[in-house]
Amino acid sequence: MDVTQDMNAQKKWMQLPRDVVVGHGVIDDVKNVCADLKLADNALIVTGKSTRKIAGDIVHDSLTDSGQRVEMIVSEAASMKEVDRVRKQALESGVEYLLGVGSGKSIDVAKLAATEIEVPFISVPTAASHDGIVSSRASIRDGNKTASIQANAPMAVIADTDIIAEAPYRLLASGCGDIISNCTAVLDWQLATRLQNVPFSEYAAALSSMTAQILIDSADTIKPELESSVRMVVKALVSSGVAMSIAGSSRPASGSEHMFSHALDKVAPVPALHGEQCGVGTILMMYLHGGDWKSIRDALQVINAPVSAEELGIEDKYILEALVLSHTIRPERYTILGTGLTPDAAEIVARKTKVIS
Ligand SMILES: NC(=O)C1=CN([C@@H]2O[C@H](COP(=O)(O)OP(=O)(O)OC[C@H]3O[C@@H](n4cnc5c(N)ncnc54)[C@H](O)[C@@H]3O)[C@@H](O)[C@H]2O)C=CC1
Ligand SMILES: O=C(CO)COP(=O)(O)O
Ligand SMILES: [Zn+2]
Repeated sequence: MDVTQDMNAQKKWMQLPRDVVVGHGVIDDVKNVCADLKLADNALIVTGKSTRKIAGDIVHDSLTDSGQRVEMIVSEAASMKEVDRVRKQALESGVEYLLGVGSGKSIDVAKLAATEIEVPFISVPTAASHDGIVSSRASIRDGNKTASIQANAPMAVIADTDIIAEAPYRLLASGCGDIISNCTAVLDWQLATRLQNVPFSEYAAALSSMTAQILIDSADTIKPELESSVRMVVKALVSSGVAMSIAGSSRPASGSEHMFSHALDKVAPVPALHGEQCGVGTILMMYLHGGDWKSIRDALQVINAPVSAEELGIEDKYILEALVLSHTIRPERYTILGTGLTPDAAEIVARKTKVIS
């Protein structure tokens, strides 16, 4: 390797949000954040049908009152078709920036559309259901496949704890499952580094593990309708997002437990929430790692997040099918699943961890 190649190998480009505003009533700060980012006019808000009433209209009116031209588009599905629709409207109107106001789907659609037309994107989550509210990844369905696509990180994240505390508690508990899943994601990453010398970031891994551990240690403080709980979870989601930005991939926050969740999304007739499935996946994968799966299960139970097939609302047979399928989801990402579980091994791990009974 010559010197130039060696220097290029060392190059690191991390994209992080510039403004992260978390707290009671901070939805009213959207206009201030825009002023800080010098986004003065011509916004497009992507929101959901119900989240429009919860937050979309507030953001629209507040930006309009501050003298901006603002358009709004209601989008219910995180699909390529929706990304195209948003991109088209944004280009026709010559918008300066996009805002995703709502849950995971609205944020992903706005994030990817903004990336494609190279304009800034602001994330205004109404729920803390997973770390996609902060990260540079967008999960988008194309036909019958869902792809996790690299996008630009939000320029700003504005998380109003008052609004998020009013969201169904299930969404917050799901966010906790997504954070706790960092435990096995990092173990998988370390394993892949030892076996395959994949690029590894000590800083990203340490931040990701520490974030999960803080939440596990504070599990008994996570309660419905408490803004302090929301604040704790949002801060953890921000940390997870930062860990992914440092790594330049979702490795610190997505390992075998996420592959299990992605597999469930494929096989279950009605999948549960992303973070709920990842939480149960973490119990299963921690067992395979020979780690302390019981403390993962305990923490999820204290939070009141699902720990079994029954609590996920998914039949046992789909859990077993997903377990056997998991290693095929992202073959380039080596994990504890190795070349896969046999059906009888899948049944043993699911029974031993009480995921099925
Ligand atoms: N970009 C990424 O890295 C990631 C993206 N995803 C994607 O995100 C999507 C799932 O996101 P979720 O937020 O879990 O679900 P979701 O976007 O389907 O929203 C769940 C429900 O919560 C409702 N909701 C949201 N805020 C509310 C509030 N304040 N009050 C009342 N109801 C409220 C929504 O209207 C919706 O019906 C999927 O498309 C998934 O693939 C999942 C994980 C990571
Ligand atoms: O959900 C994520 C991290 O929590 C993103 O991971 P994926 O790369 O598996 O979509
Ligand atoms: Zn996740």
